Amino acid sequence: MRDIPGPPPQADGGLSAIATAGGLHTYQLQLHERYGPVVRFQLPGAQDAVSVADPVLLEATAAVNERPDKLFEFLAPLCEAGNLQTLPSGEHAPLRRALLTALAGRRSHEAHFAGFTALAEELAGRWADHAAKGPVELQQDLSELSLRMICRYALGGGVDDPARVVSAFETVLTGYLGRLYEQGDDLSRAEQALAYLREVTDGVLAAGGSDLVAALDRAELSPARIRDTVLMIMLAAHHTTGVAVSWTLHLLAGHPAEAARVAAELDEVLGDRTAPDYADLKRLPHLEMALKESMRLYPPGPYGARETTEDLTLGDHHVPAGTTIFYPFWAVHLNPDYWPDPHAFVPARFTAEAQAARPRYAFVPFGLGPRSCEGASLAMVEAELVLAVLLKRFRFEPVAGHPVVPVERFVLWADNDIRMNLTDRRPV
Ligand code: HEM
Repeated sequence: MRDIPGPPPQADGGLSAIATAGGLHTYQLQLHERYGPVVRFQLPGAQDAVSVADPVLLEATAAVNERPDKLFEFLAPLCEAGNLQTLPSGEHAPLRRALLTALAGRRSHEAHFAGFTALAEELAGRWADHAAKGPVELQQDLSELSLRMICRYALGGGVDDPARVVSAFETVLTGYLGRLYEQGDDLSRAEQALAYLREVTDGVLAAGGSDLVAALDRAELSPARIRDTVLMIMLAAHHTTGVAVSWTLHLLAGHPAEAARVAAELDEVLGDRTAPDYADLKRLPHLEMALKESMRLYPPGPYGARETTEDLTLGDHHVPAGTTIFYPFWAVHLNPDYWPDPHAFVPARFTAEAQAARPRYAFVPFGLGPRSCEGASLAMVEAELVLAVLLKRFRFEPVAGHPVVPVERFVLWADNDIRMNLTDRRPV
């Protein structure tokens, strides 16, 4: 470990270094620029973490199947039967299998596609009514839409007040995450919000008829673990997908030539239709490339972490068992060795040929290995559908004077949301 380069340890556990850099991401970029692709550094919850920003070196970590307890402790209060993020691999494996059965089946995506489309069109209708009155707020509305979708898709029920649920998750995460960063210790708002989320979860469970709950039952998970999983899926599915779509709309609005390419593709494939069929998604490569390029530049989940259970070799470095491996997904996406002019928005980086020419883990918006995102394929279907419906119908124009500033709050939000003025693309 001592041979791994990194800054000298600080008495405050690295907090001030992160703050001075302007946040964890900027700190990561600075560390890797200065010390190379493998860096030892301090992080709240991990005194001696090793960050790996090279996709080829990431290969050596891809089989690691444990997460460090301390780093994810802030999520423990959300679970009643053991923190789902840090379950030992033996307990995690049956849960992962059940989740993939319910979330990753193509047939199931196809079967729910009409329901997803109805929800996306309902939002488009509301935005059309609102457009004359002023700008819309993308992240708020799109996170609510994703929440509605996951509740109908996997959880068997609707959700009465999605705005309140989205805001309750926000309060819970900022409350408990703040504790990790020693900011504020009054958890009463977070506790109240969590109590409300548990009520909503119980309501969703009582509605019954959920493919996901059926799969969790078949895996013989305890009732408490099933409840925890439903809550965690509501959390994991809504704001991630909501911000992925929002960042894509933001980037396309700032790149009119790319937006025109996507709009022309939609006009050609959809004709007069307002939404794609499931099979149409394959015929929208420019839309998919724009989404991937947006998740490269603004990965909704910018970090991950693992704990090694055996010694590892990372390039020239020896990493002993028990080490926290930090995954700076965002910095990996900006690694100039694999992404020339890394900050530029260039969807053509994701043609099939260009993707095949890059190492597998150069693009990791859903993480990697046995703890990667179980909702990845579902998220792609949802995001592409929503983008297709919205970009077929509207032209998006950023609100002048409203800055769009990324802020790391569990997922990668834009501070104060992303505001857009909409105009109808359809002929009147
Ligand atoms: C664009 C949307 C999404 C993005 C970018 C995203 C990203 C991620 C990332 C980066 C992780 C951590 C992976 C790692 O540690 O290697 C993760 C975990 C997870 N995600 Fe997603 N996610 C998205 C949507 C969803 C959806 C729709 C669901 C469920 C329906 C979901 C369920 C989960 C679950 C359950 C985990 C925990 C994985 C585990 O510990 O086994 N995610 N996601």
